[in-house]
Amino acid sequence: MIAHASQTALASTAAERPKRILRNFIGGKFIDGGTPFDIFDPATGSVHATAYEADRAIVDEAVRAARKAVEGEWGNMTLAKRRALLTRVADRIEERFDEFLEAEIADTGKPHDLAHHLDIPRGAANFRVFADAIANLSTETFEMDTPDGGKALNYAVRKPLGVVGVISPWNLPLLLMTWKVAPALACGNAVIVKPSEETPSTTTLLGEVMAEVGMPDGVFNVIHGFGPDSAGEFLTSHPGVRAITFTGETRTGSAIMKAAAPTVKALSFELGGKNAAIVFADADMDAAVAGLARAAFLNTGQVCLAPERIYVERPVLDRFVAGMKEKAEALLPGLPNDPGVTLGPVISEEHRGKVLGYYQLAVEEGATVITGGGIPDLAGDAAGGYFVQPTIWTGLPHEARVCREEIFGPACAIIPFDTEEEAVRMANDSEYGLASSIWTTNLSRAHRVGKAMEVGISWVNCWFLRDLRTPFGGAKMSGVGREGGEHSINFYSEPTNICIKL
Ligand SMILES: NC(=O)C1=CN([C@@H]2O[C@H](COP(=O)(O)OP(=O)(O)OC[C@H]3O[C@@H](n4cnc5c(N)ncnc54)[C@H](O)[C@@H]3O)[C@@H](O)[C@H]2O)C=CC1
Ligand SMILES: O=C(O)/C=C/C=C(\O)C(=O)O
Repeated sequence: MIAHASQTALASTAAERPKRILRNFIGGKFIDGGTPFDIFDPATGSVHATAYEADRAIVDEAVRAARKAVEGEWGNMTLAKRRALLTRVADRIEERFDEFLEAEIADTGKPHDLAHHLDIPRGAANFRVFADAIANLSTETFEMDTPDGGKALNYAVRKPLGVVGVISPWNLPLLLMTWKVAPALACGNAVIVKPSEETPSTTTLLGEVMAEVGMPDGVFNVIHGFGPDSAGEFLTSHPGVRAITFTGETRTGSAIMKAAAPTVKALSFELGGKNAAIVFADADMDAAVAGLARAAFLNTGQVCLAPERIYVERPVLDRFVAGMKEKAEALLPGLPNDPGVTLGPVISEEHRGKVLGYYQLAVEEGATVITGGGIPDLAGDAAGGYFVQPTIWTGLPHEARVCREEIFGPACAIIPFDTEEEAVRMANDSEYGLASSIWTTNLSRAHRVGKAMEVGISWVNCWFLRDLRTPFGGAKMSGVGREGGEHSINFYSEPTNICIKL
């Protein structure tokens, strides 16, 4: 196979904008091979890149390269040197900030300001946080009495798992991929990343960064492609891969679990949600409106933590609905780099069809459409983009499908309640359990309701406030396990207990 130093080599094409070429990155090099497929810019609907789908032989090669890294220089590297390399990756993401920004925006169409303040900085922060986390860990020690009246000492040593498969989604591509890659590398594993087929650019760019900072060959590998019968499935079923970490849809998690079962891999899943927010009448109403409008519409609602069901205590319902309507209508859809744009497209034509299907269903289920419900009227290049209007419904019964199924778009149903017990019961009445957001000025209630939520993370008077040391993941069908701080380290490593007879 031919190796390339850079993935940013540009194809000569007839289009006015040169296309980015995204090759598979294996053993420290971009390699030829694979079947080309188009990557679309969702803000315009045009093709902006070509990626190469990895076949089974390419995935095998990636696993061999990763294994070699774990058994070689990387596996024997001092912790200090490993940490220095991770820090250097963070530095280099910051030095190449504009390139990461441009690549993320091209793949997702998200507003420049959002990618600038959230996605790219978190990409760098993930490496810094886990370079630190790995330095400050202890393991357990137990002294025991032995049957002969003597003593034995038990202590655990932490070891990497080996080769870890990372399957990442399209909504926060760099952020969510590095959230898994950084702790996996901090623990001394080698990774093979299969980014979403819709957003492969920043992962590929990270391959360049890994080579630039001197990461040993094979520590970080990228394979492109799809899920079933493609790179995703070849990776999740591969006997040489010891663990799979995945963020995405619950049904996909289930398929991955099946594929991983015959080789009994460790699994960490962050899956779908149908998150509830609860607004009590004693809440700071301006803060609740501002906080939940941001929560419902940030990233065009394509955040797994976004509240799609908002329960509001009846006396403040009208005021809350009016406030949310005003915020939704103040959002400006358009091209990512146009001044003042605050709402991007959804990721694909197919996903827009899904979101619009729910807009239609809401009406059939009896919703009053407070605002939105369709496609915004946009001119110029944005007319070809996959935009939808931010949408708010009232009048839907809590049991409606629109209130139970994950939409993953800029839409929420607002439902009144009369008692705390009723609000908690409705919020918990879901097969999902990822996140909740509770708004109240009553401290006792904040603690009580925060704890009563059947979720992985319960925010009070805030949303998506992230301390990267804390446990992060989902309850019920929203996930398996927790990542974050020590929880990530525990997943990406395994202890060997050593028992010494004294
Ligand atoms: N962060 C989240 O919670 C996300 C949730 N979603 C939800 O999922 C829905 C479908 O979106 P998709 O992009 O299709 O999400 P998905 O969950 O199918 O895809 C996420 C990743 O999994 C891979 N994948 C899919 N099937 C696989 C398989 N059988 N084996 C191995 N890898 C596989 C994909 O190639 C991609 O890299 C969305 O409409 C949204 O509701 C989508 C993306 C992110
Ligand atoms: O902050 C994080 O680590 C994750 C945020 C968002 C998601 O996990 C998601 O949208 O999938």
